Amino acid sequence: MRRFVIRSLESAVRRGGASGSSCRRFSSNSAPERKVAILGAAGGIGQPLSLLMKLNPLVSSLAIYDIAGTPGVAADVSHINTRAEVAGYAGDEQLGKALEGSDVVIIPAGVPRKPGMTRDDLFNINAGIVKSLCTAISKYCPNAVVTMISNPVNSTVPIASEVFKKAGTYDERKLFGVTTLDVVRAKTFYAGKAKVPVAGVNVPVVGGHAGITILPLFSQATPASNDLSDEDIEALTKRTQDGGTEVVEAKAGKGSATLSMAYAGAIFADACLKGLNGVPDIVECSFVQSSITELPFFASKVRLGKNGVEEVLGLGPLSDYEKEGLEKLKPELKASIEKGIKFAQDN
Ligand SMILES: NC(=O)c1ccc[n+]([C@@H]2O[C@H](COP(=O)([O-])OP(=O)(O)OC[C@H]3O[C@@H](n4cnc5c(N)ncnc54)[C@H](O)[C@@H]3O)[C@@H](O)[C@H]2O)c1
Ligand SMILES: O=C(O)C[C@H](O)C(=O)O
Repeated sequence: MRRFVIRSLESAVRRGGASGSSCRRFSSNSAPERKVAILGAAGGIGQPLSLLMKLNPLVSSLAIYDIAGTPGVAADVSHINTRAEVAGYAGDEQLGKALEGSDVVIIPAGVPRKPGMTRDDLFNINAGIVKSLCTAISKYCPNAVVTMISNPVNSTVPIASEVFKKAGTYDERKLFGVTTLDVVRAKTFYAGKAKVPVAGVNVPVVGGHAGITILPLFSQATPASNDLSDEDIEALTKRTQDGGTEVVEAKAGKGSATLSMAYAGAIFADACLKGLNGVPDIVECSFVQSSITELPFFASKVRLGKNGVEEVLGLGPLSDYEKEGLEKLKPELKASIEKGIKFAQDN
């Protein structure tokens, strides 16, 4: 299911695109037409994400938008012989064209962390960016599925919801905070510790996307491992919660996770596209409007469908350690949600 990139490359080779036997553009794709717009596409995440979305055979049109730098990215990516037609857009005046007709909008626009910062330290700059982009979305593609990467996700998603509410376009089924990178990390770290092949591993991650609000449910990890001690689970939990900081520190001032985030963002966008296309049983973790706890937004497994969220799935049975983590995360997550809502209501 997660092998769309490889499948796409293989199918390009089969159709002669890479072997040189045919120079025709591919037109015979049975998947419906789907437009994806990436806002912040010239950045550290945006560029590799543009590449991965260009490789996705479910995408027929790819709009690459940033405040600057997009003509180069678009020209570069457009030479790849896959289905999606690529167009680059730069600056406010081209945002409407970039968004018009979009089925999925992916937002990695905004500043990343430097060592010593929390994600919440990005709020002052990124809140305004997200607000203005979401205002444009409600005008130019109010029915699009919106996947929010910009941090702090725990606040930017509530901001987006308020902007859409004000514009009268809010559909809670179509707004997602992307927490897939937490799942990607939890799977990788668990596989390493449990010594199982990573390809078959699944680990739900719930809560939010910052520090202790990231709650991996290793008690539900598959395949189950009996070899992990309580200390191992605690260490795995902490490493997943601090995964972003691990990358920020390793990059030493040159930003945060970009490549693994582009991968995670592409996985999540692919799941949304499959849902829109009616593929059954597409389940991913995401930070969405939710009533499974007392908090109005919460990350958990969600079933994706033709209208976005089809079902927000419950938490399932939790270990005592996870129950404790759940209670501990609630005050911080609540405050971040309220901060986002207040910002959008006041501005
Ligand atoms: N959700 C997650 O798991 C996750 C993971 C990694 C990073 N992030 C977040 O993603 C964001 C982007 O990270 P990055 O490393 O790509 O940063 P970056 O600085 O490399 O790129 C950000 C891009 O956004 C663009 N931008 C700024 N304002 C814009 C606007 N109004 N419209 C369109 N584009 C605009 C910039 O020009 C830049 O190209 C950060 O907030 C970061 O914290 C989230
Ligand atoms: O840690 C960050 O600031 C970026 C992102 O949220 C991550 O989890 O890598």
